[in-house]
Amino acid sequence: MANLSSLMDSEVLRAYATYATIVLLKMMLMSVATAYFRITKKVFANPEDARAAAKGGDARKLLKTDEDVERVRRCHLNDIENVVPFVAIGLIYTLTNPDLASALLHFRIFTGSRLLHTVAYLLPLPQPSRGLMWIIGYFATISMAVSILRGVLYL
Ligand SMILES: N[C@@H](CCC(=O)N[C@@H](CS)C(=O)NCC(=O)O)C(=O)O
Repeated sequence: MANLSSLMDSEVLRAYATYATIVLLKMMLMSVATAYFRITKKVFANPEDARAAAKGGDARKLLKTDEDVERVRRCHLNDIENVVPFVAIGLIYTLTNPDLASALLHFRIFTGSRLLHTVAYLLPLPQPSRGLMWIIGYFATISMAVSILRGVLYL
């Protein structure tokens, strides 16, 4: 059975592992950003969190929504909607042994577009900047899916 280190001799798999890890870490960073805004703006979703932050004061005042927190949460949700399909479809695509240049192009376009999508969402930049970044990343994943189906279609 092939061990992991020999699997990683494949340059396409190494490229996939690199870019998948970057976008997953970027997605995980959105949790930290949400926590940062919650703590600095004292905005909580759970009574026990509000009570801990209120330190004996009126916890009910801290149970509210805030536009900055909600914006980061929407950005995080959008990452989940897009990064999870990229990671799944990207892995299958990698297993179809595409050429390195095409694979790198897909991975880089997706990763770049998601980083810029976050910038556009959090600043925020005027539309259509965010919409454009979203659609570019979306079609990078669709393009890998089409390539998989063209190569291995077995109904
Ligand atoms: N779930 C998304 C589906 C469409 C989408 O992802 N649109 C992009 C470009 S406009 C986006 O950034 N949507 C904002 C969001 O998901 O919060 C939505 O509700 O908007």
